[in-house]
Amino acid sequence: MGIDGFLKQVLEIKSLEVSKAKSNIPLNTIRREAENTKPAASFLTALQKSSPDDIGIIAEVKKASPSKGDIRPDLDPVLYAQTYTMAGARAISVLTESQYFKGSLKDLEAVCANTELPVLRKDFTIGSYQIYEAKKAGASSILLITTILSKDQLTDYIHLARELGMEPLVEITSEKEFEIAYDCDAKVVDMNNRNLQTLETDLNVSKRIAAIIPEDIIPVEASGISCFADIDNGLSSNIFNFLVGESIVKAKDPELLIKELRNIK
Ligand SMILES: O=C(O)c1ccccc1NCC(=O)[C@H](O)[C@H](O)COP(=O)(O)O
Repeated sequence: MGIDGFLKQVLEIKSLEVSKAKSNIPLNTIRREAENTKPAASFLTALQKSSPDDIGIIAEVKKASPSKGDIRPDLDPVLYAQTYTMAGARAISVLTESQYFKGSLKDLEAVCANTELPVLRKDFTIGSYQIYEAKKAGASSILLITTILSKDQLTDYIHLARELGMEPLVEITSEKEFEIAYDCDAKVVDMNNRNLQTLETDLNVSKRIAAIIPEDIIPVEASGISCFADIDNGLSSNIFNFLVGESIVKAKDPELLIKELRNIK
């Protein structure tokens, strides 16, 4: 499937944003700063702990989205991160894309500075510059989307992230993309239930892909999860880590919802 519609637009905007960022802080400078940033909590170790008795929730700081528009545009990322930490989330995901998700690198830096949990930079990564930015901000992981990268890019970015001490989360939307991610040396894959072209979610996507995931890979189910029944459905496919955004951010009591998703009575 080619890249068009929403993805095409977001990648054009991203490319301009990265060029602008490079003209403020050159690549060599940000690389040196990233290399001098102290190690953050391990994303891989955190996710490896998860099991049916200790469900891993990666709780997302999500102000808005292309599919839903504004969700909570004024949310305080640090307050939410503190709530997620208290609720026993396994990790925190912070959207840094500004145009459609109203996120920023500032949100990422603020969250990283205020939690002991591993933090994922969720964005449309198109080059090494953004990987250095994430490390400099204190992140433990970055999102790499198989659909938008060549095999060479995916391999290079996975290894660069690892060299910087971050285990990347590699997003896939089909069995074919899983084979690509596996060949490129991914260890943690995010099976996205949301179709990036139509923006529709279907929880069967993860169930289907999970059937071919070998034991040496950690699968994460992402998108469209709103209650324990959705989690239970994933558990039956040997998925123990779940990335949840909108339903937590919109919940009256995000701490309670995270505990419900973790099946904590
Ligand atoms: O959320 C969207 O509408 C979206 C559209 C296109 C690309 C990515 C998108 N979201 C980023 C995410 O990966 C989700 O925020 C994450 O999986 C959580 O999903 P949800 O629990 O459904 O908010």
